[in-house]
Amino acid sequence: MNLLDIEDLWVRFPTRQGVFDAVRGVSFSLGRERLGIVGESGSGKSMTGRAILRLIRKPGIVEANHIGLEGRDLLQLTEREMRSVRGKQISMVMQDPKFSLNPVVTVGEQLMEAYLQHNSGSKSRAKKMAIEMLENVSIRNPERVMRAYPHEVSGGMGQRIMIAMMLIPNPKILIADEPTSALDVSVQRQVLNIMDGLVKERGMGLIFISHDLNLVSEFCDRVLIMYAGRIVEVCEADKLHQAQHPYTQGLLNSLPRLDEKCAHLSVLTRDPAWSDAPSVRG
Ligand SMILES: Nc1ncnc2c1ncn2[C@@H]1O[C@H](COP(=O)(O)OP(=O)(O)OP(=O)(O)O)[C@@H](O)[C@H]1O
Repeated sequence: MNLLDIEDLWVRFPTRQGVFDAVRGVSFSLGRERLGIVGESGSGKSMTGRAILRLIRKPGIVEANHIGLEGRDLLQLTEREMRSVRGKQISMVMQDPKFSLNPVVTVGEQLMEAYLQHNSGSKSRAKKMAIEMLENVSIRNPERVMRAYPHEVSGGMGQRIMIAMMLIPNPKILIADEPTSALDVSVQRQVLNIMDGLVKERGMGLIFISHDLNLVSEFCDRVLIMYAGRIVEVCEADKLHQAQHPYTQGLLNSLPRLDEKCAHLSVLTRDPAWSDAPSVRG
């Protein structure tokens, strides 16, 4: 059984010029796999992730036939029921940790709270889990970081703390929105390994949102390519080089290659027909 089934998802924003559709009829399923969503800025990747958790701010509107989490339709849940889904069942790591950590509460208290909110257990158990998770995301001095306030840690460390916090409740699904963009390459690798381990060992489903096609093709099992709010192509990650859609081909051609001398990168030309074609099922 799939962990998540999304049927005909739309995210709409009323504007003065009329309604803007940021996500247009997207359908896909997620198993116990690493599913990448790639596309350029504004293609609707983040809105798709946020809509699953019903985190689109007003006046934005989310519509779908079905957002099924192991058979339960998330669109039918009350806001209270939805709060118990967020974190425990589905967690999301956002692009910028500054907006997700509470500035007036220490890192340690926030991590312990993330554990205690979804698990019964003592404070000392919560502390132990928090320290263990910080170590897992390669934070060398976890005891000291536990006592720090969010503004006292660097951007890269903030991102790792966020990832630790999202993984503490042991969610079934993790939606990671550009989770490693602020990290240097070696830490990026470590964080990807942690997420990889969770998919393989605990059977977690991962939605990995990124504009970095190279990274996604290396790290994910399957890739959805989004353009103008729609899925234009779905590929097995190791078969991306066989992609059929001209947009995917254009993205691949515009990647810099280390093994070839290249005077300039090709520029991606777009066909207006790409925006009108119906969304492909992922
Ligand atoms: N409140 C809003 N009102 C109107 N349009 C919005 C609003 N919020 C987002 N959008 C639009 O929705 C579209 C999709 O945004 P989204 O953040 O999903 O893109 P993205 O593919 O994740 O890009 P990025 O990689 O830059 O985050 C964008 O064109 C954006 O301008």
